[in-house]
Amino acid sequence: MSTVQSIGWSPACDALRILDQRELPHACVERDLRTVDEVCDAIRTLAVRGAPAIGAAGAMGLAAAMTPRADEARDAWTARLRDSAARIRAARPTAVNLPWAVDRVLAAVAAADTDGAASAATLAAALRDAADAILVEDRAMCRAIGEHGVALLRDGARVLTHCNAGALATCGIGTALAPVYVAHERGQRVAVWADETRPLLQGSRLTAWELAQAGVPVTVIADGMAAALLRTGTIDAVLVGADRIAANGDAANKIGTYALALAARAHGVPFYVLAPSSTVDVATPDGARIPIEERDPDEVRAPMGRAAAPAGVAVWNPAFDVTPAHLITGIVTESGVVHPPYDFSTLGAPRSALTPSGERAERRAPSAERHGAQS
Ligand SMILES: CSC[C@@H](O)[C@@H](O)C(=O)COP(=O)(O)O
Repeated sequence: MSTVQSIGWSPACDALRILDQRELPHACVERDLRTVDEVCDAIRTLAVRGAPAIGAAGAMGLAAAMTPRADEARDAWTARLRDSAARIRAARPTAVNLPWAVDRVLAAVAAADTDGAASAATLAAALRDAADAILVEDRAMCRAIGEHGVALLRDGARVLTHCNAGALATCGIGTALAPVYVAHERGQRVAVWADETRPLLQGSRLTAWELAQAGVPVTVIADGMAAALLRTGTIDAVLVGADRIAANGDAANKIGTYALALAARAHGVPFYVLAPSSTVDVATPDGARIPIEERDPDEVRAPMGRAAAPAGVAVWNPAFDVTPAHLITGIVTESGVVHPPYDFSTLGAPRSALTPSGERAERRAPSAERHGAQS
């Protein structure tokens, strides 16, 4: 089985290469990002999106942008690093993976500066290696989530999902869609229903596209149809991703997820959140403290650039909502499945690169990374 790959290094390893998700499903357009402006713009405009992918893109984009300039002194480089990291870190507010990834590569730079006099080239190399480790580890975490999550699916399972928490949203085979891909790979029958996901249609544009590419049966529904579908008894499980999971298990995800969780509970359908431990934010005690991004009203007034409401009509456009922990049947991370009441200190090795068998993920040099299909 092969799934699409959303981000990687350019062949010369001097740029972050992304598959531009604004263009899907009409066209597969790759873009190379080399500057902080380009990286921030790609994250803000959802050219690259999905919590794990924007974390990796932030770290890798920072590394690409921080290639030392000719004659750039160490102090000038470190000042530029501070400013660039702060800008990328703040490009979108809800997914904790973004500040997590930026802070992690900054810590690697600090660790490489043992005597406080390391050259810009040495520090830039440490930055690039740390960014590459996030890419490689995220791939392993997705695979581990898939291996744990597939145990929740019977042969012939029918899954409902929201937004896109697949390969396009991560560096690997996704989070919510990872068990689907693992089941498909094993020859287990599985079918997916995808909410179209207003207003930016990540479900119909992206989830349906990547599942079709992989040969997984997929049916698109408008968001308002989900409760009726659940009532028919067609769906065995709802699987969704998350942008930030608070310490008590409340989970922020694409707007509409909360309504889906309520409908799933009303109809007795299990509702799982699947995410790497880099999405768990133990410093945020509950969902009420998760910052929710509000986006341009024109995304609702004129989706895809075509008027769907009177010009200037008032709009509320939060990009995410919070599903309370009590509506979540279980949370699947790379360490396994946990159930309420949630205690993430029992996750084992959070934020590690452990595979289900406990081995460390294989590390590859940045130059070995290529953009393209992965298997
Ligand atoms: C594995 S991705 C999990 C979430 O990031 C995903 O479900 C989601 O809500 C993405 O929102 P988006 O605004 O498209 O970045």
